Amino acid sequence: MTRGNGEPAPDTTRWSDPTGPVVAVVVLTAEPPPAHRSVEATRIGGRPLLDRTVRVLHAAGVRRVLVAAGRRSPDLVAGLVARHAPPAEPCPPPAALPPGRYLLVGAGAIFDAETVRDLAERTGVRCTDTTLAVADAGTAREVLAADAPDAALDAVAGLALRPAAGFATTLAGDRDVRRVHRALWHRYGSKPSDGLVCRYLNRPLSRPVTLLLARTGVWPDLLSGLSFAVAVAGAAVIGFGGHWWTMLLGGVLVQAGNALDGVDGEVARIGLRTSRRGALLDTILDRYADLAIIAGLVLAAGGRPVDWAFGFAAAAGSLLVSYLNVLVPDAPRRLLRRDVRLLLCAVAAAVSAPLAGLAALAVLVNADAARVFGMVLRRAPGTR
Ligand SMILES: Nc1ccn([C@@H]2O[C@H](COP(=O)(O)OP(=O)(O)OP(=O)(O)O)[C@@H](O)[C@H]2O)c(=O)n1
Ligand SMILES: O=P([O-])([O-])O[C@@H]1[C@@H](O)[C@H](O)[C@@H](O)[C@H](O)[C@@H]1O
Repeated sequence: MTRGNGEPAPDTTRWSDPTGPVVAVVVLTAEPPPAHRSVEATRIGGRPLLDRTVRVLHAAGVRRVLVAAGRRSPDLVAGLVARHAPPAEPCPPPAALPPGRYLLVGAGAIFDAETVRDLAERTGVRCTDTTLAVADAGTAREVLAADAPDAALDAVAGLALRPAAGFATTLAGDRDVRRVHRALWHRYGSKPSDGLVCRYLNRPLSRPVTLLLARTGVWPDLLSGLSFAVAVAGAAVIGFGGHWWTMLLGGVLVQAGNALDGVDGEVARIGLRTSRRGALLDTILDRYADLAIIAGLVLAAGGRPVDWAFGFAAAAGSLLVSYLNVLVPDAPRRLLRRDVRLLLCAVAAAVSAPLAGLAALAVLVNADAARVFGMVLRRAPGTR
């Protein structure tokens, strides 16, 4: 998994140490108190926690994942492991664990692959934050044979994680799910590439929606469609409304679509559901919505040739800026990303100044495209 964006990294690094490959053992908690859900029945990002744990361990390069349930029913483990796409197996009886190094993982541990890799680099180091511990077979046997293996694991975990070591926390019970989702949002909600409008306006607006939806396991592609629908509804209200208040409403809808544009990615990253197909769908729908909003402003301005001329320039420049963002991802100060462009359109609609908005957008996006093109031309030959 890559820091910051939550996407699984290609499974190229296999985690091993000089004594051989490390086997991870997920240690299920003791029987939960009556009226409480067991940790393994909890869903994080809409995905069963155990399923998430197994996926992250595999993404980190751990070859074998065993699930141990202490004195609880072996059928429970058999049922839990049977469902896993990245495979997990029931743990053999503690006495039968062969020599080697074991990564002991508390069932309530929520972490990313980077945390596991960091632990791997520092083999022998334990961490309390996530009840993850690297142990030899003797310690692993003792933990698994204990009456309450989760408490025994807590006792062997000793040192705290370094802050740079990836995401790690522990679900302290079934009432703790909200805190964990908030922590996951802080880790994976925003992206390093976020612009100012995205960071300080859109993400704070999308955060509560994401926290509400992430737990449901809703399909991120559906959320891409929702943000598209809201933006296009805004475009239609702007284009066909004909009153100052419809312009205001249209502006609000466009900005709502702008903020909702982040929800699909946030939900996908929190639930480990990012996909290339989703990223492509998001981009394609955004381009159609951008064009619809510009067409709405052209109609609102009166649809004269001058309105269409500025609309055409704004549309071409907007598409060009998005395209150049992909072609020249290292261009500094990407000021006119979609978050800024849509805010400009939303404000122009809200104050009933569609032509001024189109003209400003046309000048700004084309100037920005020219800036990036000029930057590439000035680069040394061979580095373009
Ligand atoms: N249906 C979707 C929508 C998004 N994503 C993921 O989320 C990312 C977009 O995240 P988001 O927070 O929406 O960022 P944006 O503001 O849309 O901008 P950008 O992709 O340029 O960072 C995509 O690249 C993709 O990895 C996804 O998997 N499935
Ligand atoms: O900001 P920009 O580069 O023009 O356009 C962006 C796309 O390239 C990106 O794929 C998508 O996820 C963003 O929501 C935004 O639409």
